[in-house]
Amino acid sequence: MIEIKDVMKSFENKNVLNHLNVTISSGSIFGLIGPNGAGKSTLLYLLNGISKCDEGSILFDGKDVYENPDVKKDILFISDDPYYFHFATIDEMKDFYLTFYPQFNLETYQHYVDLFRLPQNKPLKDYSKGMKRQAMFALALAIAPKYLLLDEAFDGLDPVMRLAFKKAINQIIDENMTVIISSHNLRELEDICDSFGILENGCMTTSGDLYDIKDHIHKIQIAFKEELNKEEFSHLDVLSFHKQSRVINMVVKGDINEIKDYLRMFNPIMLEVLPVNLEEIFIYEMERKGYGVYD
Ligand SMILES: Nc1ncnc2c1ncn2[C@@H]1O[C@H](COP(=O)(O)OP(=O)(O)OP(=O)(O)O)[C@@H](O)[C@H]1O
Repeated sequence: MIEIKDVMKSFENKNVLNHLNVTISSGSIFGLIGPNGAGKSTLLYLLNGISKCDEGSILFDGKDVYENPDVKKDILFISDDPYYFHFATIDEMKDFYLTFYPQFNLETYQHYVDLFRLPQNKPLKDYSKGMKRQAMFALALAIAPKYLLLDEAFDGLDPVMRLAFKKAINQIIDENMTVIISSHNLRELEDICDSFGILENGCMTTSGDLYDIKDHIHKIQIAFKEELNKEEFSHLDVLSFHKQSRVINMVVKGDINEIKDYLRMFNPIMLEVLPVNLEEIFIYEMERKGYGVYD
């Protein structure tokens, strides 16, 4: 279990993380999302024990991660700009990681090197961006660390490789492995994550089990005989509201049966509930906060 407790981090007097509290259960694949500059990479660097919280703590199974080799040996972090020795080949990187991770599985390594068709004698600096990612994934899958942290995980990967990577993660994940993935590609994240958190203004504004949250946010299309305004629905937790004459499209948080009961009091002539996806949840949450430009 990872516990992020009341974490503060600022740069140049600007609070990037502000009393951040999140718990991530063991065995979960947690999607870390948020607008540009929200602090996702900053949080991943803190989780990796590279940088230090100004206040608060980050505990892995109860132990503080910062400069703690006992905890850090169980963590593998793939940043959005993976680091390699300048002239190293993937095999040389494999030898390097072998010394740090005794559980390194050579068979798994070779399987993914072959699957991704990675040239083993070419320096990694001469790989394409996507190939560099694949190389890191081959190494990560062979290590199967207890905690895998991925920044902008799908960046640079073609659709076939994304699928291969998602399949591979699903194959190796168990209750002893926890994965945190930051990405702006929410459709990809939705396929792979079982929980997620939206980082915004230094805090986690929405977090938890993906299915529970999806079960609690509803896209509703409703039509009435006469025109109704948003104010009529002030009893509901409305995230988004768009009206076209007598037809209203709204996104509402809460128990769907209670929402429907409430809406039926207005005698709708049509009421339909549609599922929401992670991308929509993110957009609606941001829309409510006035982030970005919307119609
Ligand atoms: N070393 C640093 N020095 C000064 N400011 C920093 C430093 N690292 C991060 N920041 C600032 O912290 C904020 C959060 O940056 P961060 O890279 O964590 O965001 P992010 O959510 O990963 O963004 P993106 O989605 O755009 O990659 C930004 O305003 C950034 O400029």
